[in-house]
Formats: sequence, structure tokens, C-alpha cells
Amino acid sequence: EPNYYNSLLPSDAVALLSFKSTADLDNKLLYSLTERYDYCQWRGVKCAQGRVVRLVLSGVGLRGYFSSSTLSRLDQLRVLSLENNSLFGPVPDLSPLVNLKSLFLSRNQFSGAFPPSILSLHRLMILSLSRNNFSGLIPSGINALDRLTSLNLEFNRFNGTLPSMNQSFLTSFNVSGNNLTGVIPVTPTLSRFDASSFRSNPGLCGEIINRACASRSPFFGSSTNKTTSTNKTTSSEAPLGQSAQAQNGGAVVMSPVVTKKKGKESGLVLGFTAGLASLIVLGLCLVVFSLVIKKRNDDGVYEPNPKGDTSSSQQQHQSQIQTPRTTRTVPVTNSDSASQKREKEVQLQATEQLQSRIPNSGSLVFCGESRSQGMYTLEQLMRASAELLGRGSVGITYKAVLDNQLIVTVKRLDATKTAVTSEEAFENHMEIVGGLRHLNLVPIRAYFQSNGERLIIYDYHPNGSLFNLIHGSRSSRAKPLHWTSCLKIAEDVAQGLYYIHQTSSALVHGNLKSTNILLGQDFEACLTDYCLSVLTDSSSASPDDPDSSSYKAPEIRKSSRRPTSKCDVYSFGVLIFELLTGKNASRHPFMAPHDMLDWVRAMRDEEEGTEDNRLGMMTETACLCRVTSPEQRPTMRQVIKMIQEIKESVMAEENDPFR
Ligand SMILES: Nc1ncnc2c1ncn2[C@@H]1O[C@H](COP(=O)(O)OP(=O)(O)OP(=O)(O)O)[C@@H](O)[C@H]1O
Repeated sequence: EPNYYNSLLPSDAVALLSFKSTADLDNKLLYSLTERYDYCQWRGVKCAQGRVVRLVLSGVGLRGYFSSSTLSRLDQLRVLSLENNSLFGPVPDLSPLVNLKSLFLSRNQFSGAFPPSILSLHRLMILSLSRNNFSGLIPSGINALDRLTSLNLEFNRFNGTLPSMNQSFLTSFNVSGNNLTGVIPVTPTLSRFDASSFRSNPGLCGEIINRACASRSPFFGSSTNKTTSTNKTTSSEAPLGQSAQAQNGGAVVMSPVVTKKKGKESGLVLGFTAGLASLIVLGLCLVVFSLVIKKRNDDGVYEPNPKGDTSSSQQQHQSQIQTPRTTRTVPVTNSDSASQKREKEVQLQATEQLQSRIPNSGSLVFCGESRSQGMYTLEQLMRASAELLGRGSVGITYKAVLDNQLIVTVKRLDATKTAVTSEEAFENHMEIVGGLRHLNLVPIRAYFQSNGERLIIYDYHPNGSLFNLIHGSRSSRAKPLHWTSCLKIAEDVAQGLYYIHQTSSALVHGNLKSTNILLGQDFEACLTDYCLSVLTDSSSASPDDPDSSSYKAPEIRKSSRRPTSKCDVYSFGVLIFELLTGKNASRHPFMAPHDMLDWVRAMRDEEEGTEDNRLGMMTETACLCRVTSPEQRPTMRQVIKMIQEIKESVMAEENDPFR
């Protein structure tokens, strides 16, 4: 009876144990309770009057995610440090930690937006989120933390402009190595810091770092080159429609500021950097924005759900609907922060789009269960704020936030690469592929084609890709995943592939790799980008990225042959090695199975011993999938059987009382 059990334990002990249950998958913390106040002696814990006031778990080897309603119950906590571990996923609501003064979360793999609940921790003096995968804007609400003395946000993926920080006591500040753009506000607080606090943000400019902004266009010329020369990608937002229109030869020409993808980091974004924002906003915003509001009111296009439809498929998207940001419709005032202005700038551009009307010679075709009720229109999609996630082999992928706050992923196929596929063939293919539904596939919600422009719309997956999970932001120091996670992910992927193969012998994934495996709500692995390679010109050059190319089966690597299901099996073998070792595909050797096992063990830093049996079985499966001759590779059905046998043998070992 969990309630009875919990009521016997002091609540702080319950909080610590429940935190450990998801954040310490490798069982590094030996927390056990025999005496009532034992937990005050646990590693990293310091109590005052029986309540936890400090929890310092820096570099103790935590791996897992930080669940909600765990540590947030430690309402007497003054110091929380989880630095230098392998925690991933978003940071949960910390608002109950009203006494928190120092929060150290740096050097993990946390992702998602800047945790909004932190903004309510009014006593906070030290905040360190550096070296994670946080993305999105640095909220202007950060000024509410007026006691901050130290703020470290370096080496994340924050984008947008820097808010006008005005904390009087701030003496340590670093936002280096993000994707921030625009002018650094010259406030007394920010003026205290020199360029080293802002470096490696190619889009930042202004007096403080002695870099001019005004003459640089974010869309043309030198800034592009500057950006592409860095490993990091930059990010801003722009209406998706602009790029589509540019391709169609429309009036608005905006070449996306895009870097060639490197290190698989989420990419550059179209559109708006605050350099442009400050120019246009200052000059035009007041006048034009009032027109925007008028226009919006006139035609009602900003209604959250224009069709008034609350269909089941709309509900299925609920998890991806963000809380509406009220700033979106408020006119600019002098007191608005830079980020609000920037957001409005995005809207402004969207409205220009609306006024110039994109050529509307086609409409979105919804797939599967969404077919009967279109949840949004092409126009709404074109007005969305878009962020570039990356450039892939068949096109460019965007995250798009619609007016109604629905977030989708839009893949814009490269017209030159898919030109070989006729409109009819594309439609027929998408009718089949768009109907695929499986727990381990990212569903295709809709597609579009007109005048060579082709879009495919998927659900957005905020937990990122398997590539990010394995390699994090620190590829050089990445640790391989825990054994059980490897097995679970391998099984999920195998199930997804098997589902595709058994649907039709003509269907294959064709592009399996760790960037094309996304993590779902429960961290289940979901395949994306499936069945698209068939639409492209198979004679086009093979990918120049050595990792992508290592995933390709040898028989198709340097030929124009189409991938077969056996090519997927080969890629699956490569994936298992990447999972087990944390090493990128291009760094996997080819050796006999027993030598491969030695290599896997060495990469995992594991001694010969307990895990050998399971590692051995898994390595053998991977080797079988990766044999050169396609005929000798197993089918995905056989692979699933192998994985199930491994699971059974693991369970048998775990139930053995003598082990
Ligand atoms: N539905 C989605 N939700 C969240 N992120 C996504 C989604 N689809 C793709 N991504 C991410 O966007 C990035 C770009 O994807 P894209 O498919 O364009 O490139 P790729 O996977 O690296 O290459 P390829 O086109 O060869 O598959 C990848 O990092 C991918 O993980």
C-alpha cells in the first residue's frame, strides 16, 4: 500500500527516494532507510532540524531524469546541486522550493526551455544551467530574480535576444556558446561584463562586445559566412512561409541562414535576428503593428481554433500545445523587453505574409485519423513561427508554432532531389506512408504539394533525438547508455522497423540513424523520416556526412540501388553498436564478433564479468545484422526474436538468487 508506506516515512526521505528512482538509474546512491532520520546522513544531504537544507550531488554519476514532485517537496532546501551528472529531459516545476538560494544544474543533458518555475524562486542568488541542451529564449522575466549574484547559462542552445538584465548584485555572468542574436542591451548590469561573458554567439552585436550591428543583414552577406564558419548553429524565428515563398520565386526573398549541419546540433533558424528586429521594430513597429492588430481583428485569423473543431485528433495533439503567450497580441510599448519586441517582429512579418498571400494552389492533405478534420490550414502553417531544426538528406526540417500554439514539425522536401517523383506518385506514396500508425513511429499528420513545393507535417517531439541522448552536447565525453536503456531502445526501434516491413514488402525505412529516432513522451523510441528515400533521385550523391554514410549498407553506399528491408537491418546493426558504445557510426570497427565484443566492452569501460552474457548476445545480434551480404542478414522479425531472447536471459539472471 504505497500511501500507508509513505505515511510512515518522513516526507523528505520520500522526496529523496522518489528523486533517486528516476534520476539514478545506475544506482550510484546507496540510499536506504532503517532509522527515522537516516536520510540526513545520506550522501550529499545536510539537514537542519530534521529537514533537508542542502543537497549536493555533484559528479556522483547520476543518470536518468529529474521527475516532478520529487525534490520540489524539499521546501526547506537552500542549496541544490546536481552538477556534472548525466541527467536528461526537462527540469520539472521547482516553484515549491521557495527557500532556494543556489541552484546548480550545469554539466548535464537537461533539455527543453529555460525552466519557467525558476523565475518564481525569489531568493535565488546563484543560478547555473551551463553546459546542457536548454533551448529557446532567455526569458525577460529573469529580472524578477533580483537577488542574483551569479548567472551561468553558457554552452546551451538559447536563442533570441538577451533580455535587458538589471540585477544590481550580479557579479558573475556568462552566456557564451549559445545562439543568441541581436544587440546586447546596454544596461548598467550588463555593462559590467566584458566580451568573454558573451563570446561564441555569432549573432550578438553591440557596444558591450564592440561589434557593430546596424550594417549587418542577418539574411544576406557576411553574417552568413561568419555563422557558417562556426560549429554551433544559430537560431531565430521566422514565418515558415517566407522560405517557401522564396523558393517559389515570391516577392519576399529570405535565404535561410543555415549552417551545414555539424555535430547534429539542432540548427540554424530562418529569419529574424534581433539586429533586424531592432531596426524595424524601432522604426515601424508602432505604426504597422496597430495595422496588424486591426487586420487580425478584421478577419479573425488569430482565433485559436478557426474551425471550432475539437476533434479527437486535435486532442491527440494536446500534449504539444504550449500555454498561449499573451504577449503575442499586445502592441509594442517602450517598456517591452527586447525578446517581446522580437516576438512581435515575427508576428509582423507573418502578417506581411498574410497580406501578400502565398500562392494558394494546393491545400494540406491530412492523413490517418486526422483525415476528416483538417486541424489547421496551409495559411496557418505559413504564418507559423518557424525554427530550423536541421538540414537532412531529403530536405529541411522546421519546428513550427502555429497561431493556436500547436507545435508541429514540417519537413520541406528539396525540390531538386524529389523532382524525379511525379505529383501523382508522391500523392500515392504519401497516402500509404501517411497512414502508418505505430507506437514506435512518429505519425505523419499531413502533407502538401504544389508547384514543386512539398511539405510533410509530423508531430513535434520535444524530448529530442536518440543522437542527442547518446552524445549529448559533449560528444567527446559522452558515456554509453545504461544496458537496460540500450535494450529497450533497440526493441522499440526493431518493432517500428518490423511494422514498416510487414505493412508492405515495398516499404522500407531507408534512412535509419540515431538522428531519425526521436524520444516520445515516455522516452519510447519513435522512428521518423521513414519511407522517404524512395522519393529522391537514387543516383544523387551519397551523404557527405561520414556517420550517415556508415549507416548505409555496403550494397547501396556507392550505387544507385534502392534500399531494401535488408538495408534497414544493416543500419539497425550499426545503431546497436552506437547505443552500446556511445561512439558515432563512422568510428565503429569491423572485426570478428569476439573482437567486437572486446571493443564494446572497452568502450563501455566494463570489465569482463556479469554483463558479458547480455553484451555478448547483443553484440552478436549487431554483428549478424551488419554482415556484408544482405542475404545473410536476419529479417526484423528474427531480430525481434533475438532481442526477446536476450530479455529473457537477463530476467533469468536477475531472478537467480545465487548471483
Ligand atoms: N518530429 C520531430 N520532432 C523533433 N525533432 C525532430 C523531428 N523530426 C526531426 N527532428 C530533428 O530535426 C533535425 C533535422 O532532421 P532532418 O531529418 O532534417 O535531418 P537528419 O535526420 O539529420 O538527416 P536525414 O534527412 O538524412 O534524416 C534532427 O536532429 C532531428 O532529430
